[in-house]
Amino acid sequence: MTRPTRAAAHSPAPRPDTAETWPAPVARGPVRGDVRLPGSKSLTNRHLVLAALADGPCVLHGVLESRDTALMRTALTALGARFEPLSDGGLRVHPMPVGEPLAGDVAVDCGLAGTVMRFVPFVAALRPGRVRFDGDAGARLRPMAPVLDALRQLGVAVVEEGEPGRLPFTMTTRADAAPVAPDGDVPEVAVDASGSSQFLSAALLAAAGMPRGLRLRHTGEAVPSPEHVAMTVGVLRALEVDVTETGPGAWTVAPGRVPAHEAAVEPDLSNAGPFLAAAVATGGSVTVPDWPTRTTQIGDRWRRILPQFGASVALTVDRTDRSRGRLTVTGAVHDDGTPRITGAGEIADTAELAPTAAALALLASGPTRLTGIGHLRGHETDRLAALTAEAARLGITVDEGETALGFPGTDASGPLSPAALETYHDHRMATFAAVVGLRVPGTGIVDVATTAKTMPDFPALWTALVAPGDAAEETR
Ligand SMILES: O=C(O)C1=C[C@@H](OP(=O)(O)O)[C@@H](O)[C@H](O)C1
Ligand SMILES: C=C(OP(=O)(O)O)C(=O)O
Repeated sequence: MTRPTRAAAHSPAPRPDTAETWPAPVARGPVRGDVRLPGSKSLTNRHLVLAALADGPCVLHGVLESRDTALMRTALTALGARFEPLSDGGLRVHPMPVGEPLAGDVAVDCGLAGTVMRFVPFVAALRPGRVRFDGDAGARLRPMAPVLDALRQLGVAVVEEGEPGRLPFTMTTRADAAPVAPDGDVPEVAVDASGSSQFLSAALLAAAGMPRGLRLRHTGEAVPSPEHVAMTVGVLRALEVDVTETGPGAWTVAPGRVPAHEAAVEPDLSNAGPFLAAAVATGGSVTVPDWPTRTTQIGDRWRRILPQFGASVALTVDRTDRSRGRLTVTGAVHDDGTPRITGAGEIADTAELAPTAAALALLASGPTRLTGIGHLRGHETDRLAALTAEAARLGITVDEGETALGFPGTDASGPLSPAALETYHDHRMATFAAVVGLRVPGTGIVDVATTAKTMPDFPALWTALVAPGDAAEETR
């Protein structure tokens, strides 16, 4: 059987007939305003999993409604959890019957969600039965081998239907498999998480439902996006799950179900990126309210990244609730008031923030190098190839290395030329294009609806912030 390859998936042409091209709003001057962001995808999907594993009903506030979180809810429903929307906007979660056999075979659609394809198989292993996993065409290209290896180490049978170590696959958990059997030693799993931090987060989250707990060890090179593992450990601990880091890359999760709880999801600080970048790109000023003063979200790094492009950043802590504040980013301007975006030099390990940083790097006057991002080749698309290809449409040659991207800066390359930018079913390629479009009239975004993966309201929120007159016209 012929399977799509990464190269084929990323070739810039042909364009899909069905995907419409959205004219990216152009900033007519400095962008100014407040943007209230929906909940974090990463925190929402962790909380949905942990509420589904709890020992009683839970209530979640601020959950994100998006494609990735809908897929997670559908998957957990198929595994026996129940979700009940509350009149105040909260979500009551009735947990799944952990340990009880499934009533019949289950099919899980992962879409293109890394959190679904990596987290849910471990959750499925908590109920004896058979579960098949598949997803979008692009999902079949994303690495899954460490998940499948780990399941096998736990005594779960896994049959791949296509390429080894990829979706689709079917897993069969017997009643005597380690994740469900109450007796025996503490199960041990070794995972090579050098391709994605999600392999570790997945095992840690489900361990909270394992009757004997789990010992987990990372083997292999450095874990990319370690912030996301810290987020997992942070959420588990906040919910009273006993997780101990027993050494570098090694954790023990003690047995014991997650207690029934109530929890609130923080706003999505990664998706704050394009909105804050709008201030940098236009010499304007953008504020995000409810910015958590202590957080495990990688998006908190915008506070350090954006000043590298010349912006200033201020977090004003709320006097009545010191756990949050208002984050304001103000872009630099030249003496004549036009935006001044300096090259950032080197920025390492930007992980999922890289596409937005790349948009600013294209608009900046001087050079920027994004390093330590090789694992982004296994994201929604090969983001290094995609960013290089879309920069080429804009007339800019990016220096694409295996794990880094080098941007020349407009002093060396000259200005960007408008183009209809491809998004490769990748929400962050769409928001990348939106940031570029602020300063390059004529930029189009093919399939802007792909932002629904983590932010269905992106086109409306973006238009309201950067071209408020147009937003008013649209609603008239
Ligand atoms: O656990 C999570 O919620 C995530 C982990 C990261 O994955 P990788 O470690 O594969 O980069 C991140 O990029 C992704 O957007 C979300
Ligand atoms: C890599 C990402 O998503 P996923 O959770 O699908 O891995 C992302 O949102 O940038």
